[in-house]
Amino acid sequence: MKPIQVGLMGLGTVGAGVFHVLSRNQEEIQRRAGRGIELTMVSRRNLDAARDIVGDRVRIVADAREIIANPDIDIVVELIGGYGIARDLVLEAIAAGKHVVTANKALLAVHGSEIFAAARAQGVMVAFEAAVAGGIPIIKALREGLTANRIEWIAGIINGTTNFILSEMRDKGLDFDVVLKEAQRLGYAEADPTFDIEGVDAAHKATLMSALAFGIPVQFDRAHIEGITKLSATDIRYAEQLGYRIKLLGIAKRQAEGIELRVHPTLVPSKRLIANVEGAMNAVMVQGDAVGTTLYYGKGAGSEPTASAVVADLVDIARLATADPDHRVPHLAFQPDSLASTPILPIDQVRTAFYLRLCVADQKGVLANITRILADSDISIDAVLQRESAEGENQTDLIILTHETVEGAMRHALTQMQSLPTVLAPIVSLRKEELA
Ligand SMILES: NC(=O)C1=CN([C@@H]2O[C@H](COP(=O)(O)OP(=O)(O)OC[C@H]3O[C@@H](n4cnc5c(N)ncnc54)[C@H](O)[C@@H]3O)[C@@H](O)[C@H]2O)C=CC1
Ligand SMILES: N[C@@H](CC=O)C(=O)O
Ligand code: NA
Repeated sequence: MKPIQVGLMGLGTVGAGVFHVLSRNQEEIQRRAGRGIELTMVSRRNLDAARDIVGDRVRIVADAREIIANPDIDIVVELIGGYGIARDLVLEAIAAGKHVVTANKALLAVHGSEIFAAARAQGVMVAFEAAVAGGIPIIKALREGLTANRIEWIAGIINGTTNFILSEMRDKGLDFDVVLKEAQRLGYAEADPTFDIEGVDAAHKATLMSALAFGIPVQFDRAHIEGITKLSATDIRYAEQLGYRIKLLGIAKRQAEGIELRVHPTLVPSKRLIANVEGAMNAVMVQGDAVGTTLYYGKGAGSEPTASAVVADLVDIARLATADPDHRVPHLAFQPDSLASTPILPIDQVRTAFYLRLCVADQKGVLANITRILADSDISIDAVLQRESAEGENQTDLIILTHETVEGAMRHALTQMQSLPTVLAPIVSLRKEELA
């Protein structure tokens, strides 16, 4: 069979990785795919910089649209990023009858419904393994390996930059800004790193996983998102003393009334494997009714780990491109006419346990008032820790772990506790998951 021809748009960190992996493993890849996979065109605005990476054997163009217009190109790989030009180019490539491979989770989480519908209408594939947890084959696991299961929940460390920041801050005592710069230097961070630290990138990925797991459309606008910028070293330390690590988790969970879709710093028991995932590594736990709990671990960011997923998608397309579109694996795991209208729940209806830190006056009756408010809101306490406050004399830090409750009840209780004159500073509240 004639080699499949690939055009690559965006020759940055991941694009260069794709070129290197495809070149290095060409022979092995061909034996797997059953035909050659040839990168014949790349687009980059700086032609000389592109030449330094790909040499003379690949045609370099400044305008990505030349790739789309070339009738010899079978697959277009989009590695530019963002929702702007990338959306236009992907839709144009689909309209031109090209299969598309992308690592762009932002694009698919926001415009996925439009893009998948366009691809179905044209009978082309849109593959995006690299978009969630980089090199970890989590899309493949959800879309193919776990199809027998009713999936109950997914919880993952799905942003390498923030996990790297949390690890380095805890282990080396480095400042947030210093570690973020290092993550950018290593090629982990998004072009706009606020997407990483504010939890947006993790929410893009959690949105995609929620669609694959529960057979619902991508609904990024319904995700609840909190990043790590407000997290303090004090809470990381107290969590450790209570036997927990704080991780930025992306969570998608089935409840009777709907789906929870949320990203936030989360206390996880230190003994769980996922609590010990450090640096830029990613890990995703998936709980299925038949298989039980499974864990997928590996590099979620970086040039070649991400390229590994892009090239695997190229192989999938090389193997399946000639199959009748109705018999290919569906883009979002479920058949498009079988998507459910199960709602994404508002955050008030989400159920989690909580970690609370209250800076209180060191006097009698304070704890009693707080526990009464929690009891009145039907929130039961799991553990209480009292520590001398670093903030000043005659005040103390009260750390409370609660059992699971509805978020709305906790918000009501927090308002009441905050209004007590003996509560001296804004209360810190973090969610806690046992992940058992
Ligand atoms: N870096 C990583 O570890 C991972 C990145 N991704 C995703 O992969 C995509 C690419 O990311 P990176 O390689 O890190 O970004 P990058 O910023 O290193 O590379 C993007 C490249 O696209 C080029 N570009 C911009 N506009 C263009 C246009 N109109 N035509 C052609 N080229 C254009 C830029 O000059 C740059 O060289 C993004 O969607 C990102 O979210 C996904 C997983 C991991
Ligand atoms: N910025 C992302 C890159 C991979 O998706 C991350 O840090 O995980
Ligand atoms: Na992946």
